[in-house]
Amino acid sequence: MLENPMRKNGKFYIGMVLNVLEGMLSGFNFFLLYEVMKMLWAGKVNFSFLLYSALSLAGIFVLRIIVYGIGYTESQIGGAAVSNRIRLFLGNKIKKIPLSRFTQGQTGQYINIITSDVNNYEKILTHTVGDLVKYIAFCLMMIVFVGYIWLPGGIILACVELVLIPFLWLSFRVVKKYGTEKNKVSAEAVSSIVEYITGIQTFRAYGVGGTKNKTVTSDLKKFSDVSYDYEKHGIPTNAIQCVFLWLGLPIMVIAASGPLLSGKLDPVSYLLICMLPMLLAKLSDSISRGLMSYKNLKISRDKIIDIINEPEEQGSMEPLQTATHEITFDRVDFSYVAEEPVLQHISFTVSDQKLTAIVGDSGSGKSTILNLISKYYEPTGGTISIGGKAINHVAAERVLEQISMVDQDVFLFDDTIRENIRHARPDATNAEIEAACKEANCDGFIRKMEKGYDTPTGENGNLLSGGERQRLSIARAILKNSPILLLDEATASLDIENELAVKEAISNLLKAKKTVVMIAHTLSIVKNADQILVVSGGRIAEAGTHYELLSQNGKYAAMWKAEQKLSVSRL
Ligand SMILES: Nc1ncnc2c1ncn2[C@@H]1O[C@H](COP(=O)(O)OP(=O)(O)OP(=O)(O)O)[C@@H](O)[C@H]1O
Repeated sequence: MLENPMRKNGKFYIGMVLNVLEGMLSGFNFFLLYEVMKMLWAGKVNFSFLLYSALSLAGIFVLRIIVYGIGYTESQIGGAAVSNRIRLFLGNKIKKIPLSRFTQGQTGQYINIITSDVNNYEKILTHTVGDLVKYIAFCLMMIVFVGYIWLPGGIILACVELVLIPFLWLSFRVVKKYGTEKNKVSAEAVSSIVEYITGIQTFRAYGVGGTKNKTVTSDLKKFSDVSYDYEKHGIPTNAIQCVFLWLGLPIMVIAASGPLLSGKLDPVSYLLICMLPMLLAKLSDSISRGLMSYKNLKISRDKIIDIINEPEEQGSMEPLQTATHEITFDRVDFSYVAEEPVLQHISFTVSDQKLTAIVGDSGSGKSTILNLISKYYEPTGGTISIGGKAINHVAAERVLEQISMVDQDVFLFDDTIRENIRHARPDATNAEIEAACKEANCDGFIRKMEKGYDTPTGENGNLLSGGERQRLSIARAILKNSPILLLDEATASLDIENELAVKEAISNLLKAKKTVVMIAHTLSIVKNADQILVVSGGRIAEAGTHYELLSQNGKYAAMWKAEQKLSVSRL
């Protein structure tokens, strides 16, 4: 069983014990001061007594500093170690969460939890809990001290402290309602900011930056509104609680006056026990705020626990070893959103080491087929097999080991070109990387760059053109050399030079004997495919070779004629 990442460590508990000790030492000062004041009042003070008292106070002070220093350091180190373990755990966990969970809204949640909520939880461990136990210990010492001087006084102070309970209960309700809402709205705001920043180029290009900016502004406004509501509903409870805590002072003045007048209490004791409720009220206020922020930060803790408990991708981690790599869809159904089927009862076979092309209207479900083969999503019905083995019980990681994917969205890390390609096969040598790049038609443009293969690609490859990025992704596929190749051909949006370079790279890629599934956006490229699947409305409308489909005179033939007409009219 995996270790619980939220588990606190020894350093954290040592830090807590030392915090309690520091609180008690602070309270101990009063016992000493009390003795000094009594001696002063009795006129028995002499130099050696004052020196002894001053040294004792200084000793307690030094001890407090030492305890504070060690306690602070231990709880900081202990708390930071726990949050570090949580961060590593979450980083690992994210890898195992099914990809279908990464919708845009969910992505904001994950970012919020991994960054802000983990920081908040770290704050609980390193500051909030430590301060709380220290204040509580100090507070208890003061009550004990007053009780030591005059027992009924101690009981009065303890009763005043009990007043905190109903107010804390009310405050916790506010925190639960508005704190949870605040956390949710914050995640939504993060989602829209992420979308705004990642899409900034597109927004600017289409002049919709202002509109999108309005969405972000509105989400941020929602956040500030809920923060305002949170404060607004918390203030009355806090204010009334404060009044009750301060009532300890007049109650004590009146209650202790009887014993003072009857001589049961001396004036020094009377003065001290009348002054301490003021300090206790301030301290109780800090405890109440500390408890509220603890409760608030616990929302972050619960969010982290939610991710820890998220179901992980299921499936065997046994390597997927099959003699052949034909891919079979047997009555496969799929929908991204319940009740909105995208693929319906699809059945087909992609033969081993043959090229199958998928064509069809936009939105007909072509990319979805590739997503299911890669196990980015699980079918809602039917079976997908590779080499005769059903993959529904095989871990996505194991299936993806057999697949290279070249699609329209090439993701590049903010690293050098060489390292970006090496991700396809981490143990590849530099010579192998360069050979793959030659095949993928990118060696030429890479060598022309100032630092060649060591040139940084910029964040998400934004220093490269679309065609260059596509060729790098083809180089990755060549380097990975896996038995299955999934290809989303998209050369239409490229300039003529890049289009030719990418097409040549693709034909080099197809030279090796592999099971290839290629989405084709132009039909001329699939004329020689071993099989063409025509997808329409989430079903396979037609299947066959180019000539078989032309002779059927159906959808494919119509698409072919339309494309031919278009290319003639362009001439
Ligand atoms: N992540 C998603 N969530 C919800 N619906 C989706 C998602 N991805 C795709 N769809 C929907 O599923 C349907 C099929 O999409 P798919 O991307 O498979 O089509 P396609 O044939 O590849 O289109 P294109 O040729 O334009 O890329 C479309 O209606 C699309 O809106």
